[in-house]
Amino acid sequence: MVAVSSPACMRAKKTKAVRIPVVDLSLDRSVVTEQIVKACEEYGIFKVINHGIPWEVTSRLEAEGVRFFGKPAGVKQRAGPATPFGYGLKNIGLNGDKGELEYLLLHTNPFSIAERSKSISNEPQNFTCAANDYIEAVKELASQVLNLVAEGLWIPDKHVFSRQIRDVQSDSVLRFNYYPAVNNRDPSSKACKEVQIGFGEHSDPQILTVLRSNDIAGLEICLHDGFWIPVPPDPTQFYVIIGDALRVLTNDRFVSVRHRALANSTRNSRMSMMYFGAPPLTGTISPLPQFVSPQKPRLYRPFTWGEYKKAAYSTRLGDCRLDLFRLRPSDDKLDLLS
Ligand SMILES: C=C1C[C@]23C[C@@]1(O)CC[C@H]2[C@@]12CC[C@H](O)[C@@](C)(C(=O)O1)[C@H]2[C@@H]3C(=O)O
Ligand SMILES: O=C(O)CCC(=O)C(=O)O
Ligand SMILES: [Fe+2]
Repeated sequence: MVAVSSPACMRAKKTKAVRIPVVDLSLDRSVVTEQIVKACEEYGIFKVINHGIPWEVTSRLEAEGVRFFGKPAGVKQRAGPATPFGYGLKNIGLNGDKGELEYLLLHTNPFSIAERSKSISNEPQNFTCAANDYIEAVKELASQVLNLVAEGLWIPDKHVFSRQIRDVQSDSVLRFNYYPAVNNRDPSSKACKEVQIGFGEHSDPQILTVLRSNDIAGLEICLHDGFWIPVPPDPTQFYVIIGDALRVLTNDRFVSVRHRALANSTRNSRMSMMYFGAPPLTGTISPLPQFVSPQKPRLYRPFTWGEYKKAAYSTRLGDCRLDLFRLRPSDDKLDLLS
């Protein structure tokens, strides 16, 4: 059994309206860098507009996703089970987490995409091409954002974060989540009264996530006060979510925001597409020297992305995995002496 804490949000039910930061990438660079850093410190999520990703790139992959999830159950199952890659239904990860969703989890390596596409599509070349084009586009966007982050933090090496996700060995993944519409015409039905958890509360383990969904609501974030804040859907734009790895690299200056997805829509199914930008398995995650001082001691021991991924897959979705790598004050004194 792993010793990890259970977060306050898990118990919170309250919802409140808060405006999620919006960053316009066409504005002056100094304005953009400042806005991004502030959003990463206070929210751990922001929307990017004027991102430069052609609509055609997004809509082509969306059409592939809609086509796949529209297939009969038996056909979809040929792309599964998700262990962890492939098609999954209701089971999230390997440790018994459940959610009201179907999904496709794919490694972004082009060889892996080409291989997987054979069980996903009747025209695998079309799926492969749409997925590779989308991955390239969102990787570019993620790299651009990470370079702006480095600039906003006055780090001399502007590519210190983006280099990790651009590496050919990067362990980045692409995920489609599909939340079927709820049929609750009976007002006394359970589904009508309760929030249905599509994807339970968690923080993303990677450096950063680029999320896009159709126009159905469902994503919520949880800030320190325990309130759930709905994230309005915007099919033409992207949300950037800070992951645990970037939180560690900044020694907790940035928040890796806890979030979840509800599956309560009666109007239509919700589909989201996420790119999770990760380092290579051997990539080191350790607070950068810029963020460590006698006033702000190092909060984590160095570890590799491979180690963190292993920890992620041996914990439950809602667990605070970073606890396993956090230094105690006594460790910190030892660290200063060494
Ligand atoms: C329950 C789990 C699913 C997950 C691996 C884990 O053991 C804990 C982290 C989960 C998560 C959340 C963000 C991403 O969706 C994901 C792909 C990831 O890297 O970490 C999932 C994992 C998964 O679904 O395989
Ligand atoms: O589907 C969504 O909108 C969010 C899902 C999510 O947070 C995840 O897959 O990590
Ligand atoms: Fe997530």
